[in-house]
Amino acid sequence: MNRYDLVVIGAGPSGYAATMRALDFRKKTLLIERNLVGGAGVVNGALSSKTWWELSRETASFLKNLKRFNLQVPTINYKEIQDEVMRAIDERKGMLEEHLQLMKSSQYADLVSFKQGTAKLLSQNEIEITQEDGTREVVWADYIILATGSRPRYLPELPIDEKSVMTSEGIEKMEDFPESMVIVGAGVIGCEYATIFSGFGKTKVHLIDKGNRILPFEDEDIVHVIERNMENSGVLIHRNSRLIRMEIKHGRVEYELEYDDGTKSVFNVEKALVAVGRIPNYEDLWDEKVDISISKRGIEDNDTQTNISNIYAVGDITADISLVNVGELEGRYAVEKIFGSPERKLVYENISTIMFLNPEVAGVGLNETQAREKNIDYKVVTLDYSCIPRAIAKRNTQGFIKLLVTNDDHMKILGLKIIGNHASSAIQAVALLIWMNKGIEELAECVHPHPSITEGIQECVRMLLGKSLFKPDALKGKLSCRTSMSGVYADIRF
Ligand SMILES: Cc1cc2nc3c(=O)[nH]c(=O)nc-3n(C[C@H](O)[C@H](O)[C@H](O)COP(=O)(O)OP(=O)(O)OC[C@H]3O[C@@H](n4cnc5c(N)ncnc54)[C@H](O)[C@@H]3O)c2cc1C
Ligand SMILES: NC(=O)c1ccc[n+]([C@@H]2O[C@H](COP(=O)([O-])OP(=O)(O)OC[C@H]3O[C@@H](n4cnc5c(N)ncnc54)[C@H](O)[C@@H]3O)[C@@H](O)[C@H]2O)c1
Repeated sequence: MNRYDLVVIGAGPSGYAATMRALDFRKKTLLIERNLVGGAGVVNGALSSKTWWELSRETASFLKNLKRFNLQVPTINYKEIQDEVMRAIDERKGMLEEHLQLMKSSQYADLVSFKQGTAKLLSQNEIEITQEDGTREVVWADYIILATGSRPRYLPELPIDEKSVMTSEGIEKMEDFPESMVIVGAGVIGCEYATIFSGFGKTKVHLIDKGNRILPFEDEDIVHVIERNMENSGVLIHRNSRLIRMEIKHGRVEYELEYDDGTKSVFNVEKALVAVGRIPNYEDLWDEKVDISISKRGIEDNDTQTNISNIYAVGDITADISLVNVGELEGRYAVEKIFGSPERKLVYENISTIMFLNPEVAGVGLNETQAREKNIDYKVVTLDYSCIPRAIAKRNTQGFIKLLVTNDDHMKILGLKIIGNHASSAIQAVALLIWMNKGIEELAECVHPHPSITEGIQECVRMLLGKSLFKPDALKGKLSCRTSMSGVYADIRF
């Protein structure tokens, strides 16, 4: 039986990161993958959907410019766009695979191995690997990291066939733009695909929202901008509506909604996308005698260690945030915990996120919704993009910056949200400050490049310190600098 210091199951972002970190400790490591290297970080997930989003955004802006100059709009070819997404997937997947391959002729040749197959724990040290042709092999591991990810949650009453009624597993395999599509679930995946398909201008998108607004975890002012843009691109948002029936009829999708007031309506569309959350992949991953503790949300771990001392769990399989950066963080942390001692604690409070909508929304730390849920009083400063020269130069000033700090003299940064162009590139300085437990003074004085969106963040900080270029009292509606105590706002006067 082959023996390894570490066996990692699943070659998505978290398993791949764990494997590579183990090599830094010069440990003999086996990585097992049953499907595609890269997991949902590449295919039917992060990279593929972001490529669709980039192409949709470019198309939307191209079409807008053509209209502006009164030029004829060309046909948008679905196949060409889909092929471009495939090229992006192949590029990234190829790179991850080639890297593994090249390891064989590097200083890591004796350390790293990769096997294609489905893994199952027979005991807390033995892993059975079954290849596609049925060939089985059992290997021994001192330590095991489970990184088998997640898959879309199904609603059993819906006829999901991945052709007419799809999840994120099927949506990228369509053959043409549907003329209409309903999306069930107004969370991140639902709203990103609503943005993508409405952006190409070929699909009438319907979005079913259980509550009175999309993205229930997000601040109302952010959601307001996103909803307005979606509706301006023709998205029909069914608010306060419950899906009570969905059927495939003559190759199309018929669905019925019941609204909060008890009334009902029937709709007919070409396709449906179901995006109501994801569930962890742990079925059949271990023999029952291994007995790893799980909850409905995933494996309950103690800083990546399961209740079985030599078995760790990372990424989407665990009961916490499901993101590529979080999976990689956990993968690396687990290895450091097993073979060394991590230099820092595993914290989730300061994770940077981006939602790929119209416009993009990026953030780090707490938003106002979370601060209020935690009964935290805070100072909050907002600045409209129309005050930022770079946004003016881009001829698009839609968006704003919102910075939350503690309601005391230290003004430690609690969180930052930016909605607008370049939001994702602008948040990182603040993410670093939060991570370093620094206050805002450093940001106020550091010379920023001009013109840049980050100058807007600097102006927010200066507003909090009472030394901004523009004064919130004069530019009401574009700037605000307030306290929020027990959920009630009051202007800060200097
Ligand atoms: C549509 C979509 C868009 C997303 N966009 C973003 C984004 O913009 N930014 C972001 O940060 N995150 C995004 N995510 C989330 C992100 O993709 C996941 O959080 C991330 O991929 C999780 O990584 P993972 O390694 O834990 O799991 P996965 O990526 O799911 O990888 C797990 C791997 O394990 C393999 N596996 C499973 N069981 C076995 C077994 N028994 N034996 C061997 N191998 C096995 C699977 O085949 C898979 O390759 C998105 C997800 C989706 C679905
Ligand atoms: N840009 C990003 O970082 C990004 C992009 C996509 C996905 N992701 C990750 O993938 C995860 C899964 O995304 P998701 O959108 O599937 O989940 P989600 O939890 O973000 O949203 C699910 C939505 O479905 C709704 N819902 C649940 N049951 C429903 C029902 N029966 N009928 C109608 N609506 C229902 C919920 O109210 C919620 O709004 C995210 O939590 C995130 O971690 C991240």
